[in-house]
Amino acid sequence: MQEELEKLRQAIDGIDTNLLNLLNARMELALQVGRLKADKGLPLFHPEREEIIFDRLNRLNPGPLSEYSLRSIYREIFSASRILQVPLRVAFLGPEWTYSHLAALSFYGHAAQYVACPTIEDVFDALTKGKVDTAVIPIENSLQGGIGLSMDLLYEKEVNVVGECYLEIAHYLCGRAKSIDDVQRLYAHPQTLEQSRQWLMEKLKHAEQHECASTYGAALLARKDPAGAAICNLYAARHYGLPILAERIEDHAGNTTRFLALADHHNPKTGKDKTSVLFAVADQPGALFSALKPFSRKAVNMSRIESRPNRMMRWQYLFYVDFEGHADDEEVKEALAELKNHVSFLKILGSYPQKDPMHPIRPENERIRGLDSINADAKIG
Ligand SMILES: O=C(O)C(=O)C[C@]1(C(=O)O)C=C[C@@H](O)C=C1
Repeated sequence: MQEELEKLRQAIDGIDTNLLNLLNARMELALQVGRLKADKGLPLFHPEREEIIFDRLNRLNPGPLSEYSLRSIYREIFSASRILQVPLRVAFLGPEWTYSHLAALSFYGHAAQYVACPTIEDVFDALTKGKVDTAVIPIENSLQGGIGLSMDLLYEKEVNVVGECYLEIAHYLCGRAKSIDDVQRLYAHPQTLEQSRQWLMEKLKHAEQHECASTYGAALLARKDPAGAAICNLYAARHYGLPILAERIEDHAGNTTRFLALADHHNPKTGKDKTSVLFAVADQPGALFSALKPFSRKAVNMSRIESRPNRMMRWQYLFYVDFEGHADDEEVKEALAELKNHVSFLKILGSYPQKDPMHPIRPENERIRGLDSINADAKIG
């Protein structure tokens, strides 16, 4: 048995040496691509190229490596090659270990410089003022709908949407109490309380609820209170050294938030893209119907439509529409040209690789740097 194990491990060592050499050869090429792009002043991050590489490998993959693992490995390979070219700076709605942070990590991997911003406005400002290369914002939740402020700022600021991702929202009750029964005070963000309401009614009716401005604030209060608990995600719980008292306390399985990556460049086509636009229509009968007709006539599949009051013009509405296809696809170009004739305002927010909402990223399955080294008990204090 020992001999067989030794032999298998030697074979693994040999493969690892090859992998290391191949990875370095790949990094050398990425460095050369980076130099070429720098000479031409081209953007560093090419999600469409990354998607094409991944799709090709996924089709070739004979297994047993899963698609999920292949994607995680390649996310980090791209991240490592980008940081060799020039470290990518990424703004997100902080603090660290929020869902926005997890979404940003899932877009750009660990080898990027992350900038935690206190508000969504600051995230946009960091990008428009050139302090970062890209920014990640939450845009909609499967239960609660569109995130109004993000939608308003997409209208007001000059940014392009360059990517989307869906992240599963999973809530954990964590704290220093010995059991749920010993929890006297519960700290949580109002949205989190709302998403776990039923579970809390059944299991934690006895605890006083304290609303906090952020999950970070909730975790800090729970850390100081031996009879307190906070609701947060698994990574925040581990990061702030809070033992888990109950797992997955959200009322609805499959609660998912969609995030967008923003930058100042446009993405070329990948063959499986989505485009986001927003427009305003005249206040007259059939105006919205006429605006949407070109999509139906050109068989362009719409995946979302949502309206928001226009903050600049009282009692006027903006319509946010997502549809399948790239702004450079012929039928999309034609639909957009027709749409222009029926709207009083049109903004093309961007085309980007389309992700499957039914297969969101599950943060529990992601390995996030530094987590394993955190000893939950050691950090309490
Ligand atoms: O093809 C490029 O433009 C590269 O910079 C190389 C590479 C890669 O590692 O394959 C790295 C970063 C880009 O986002 C896409 C691909």
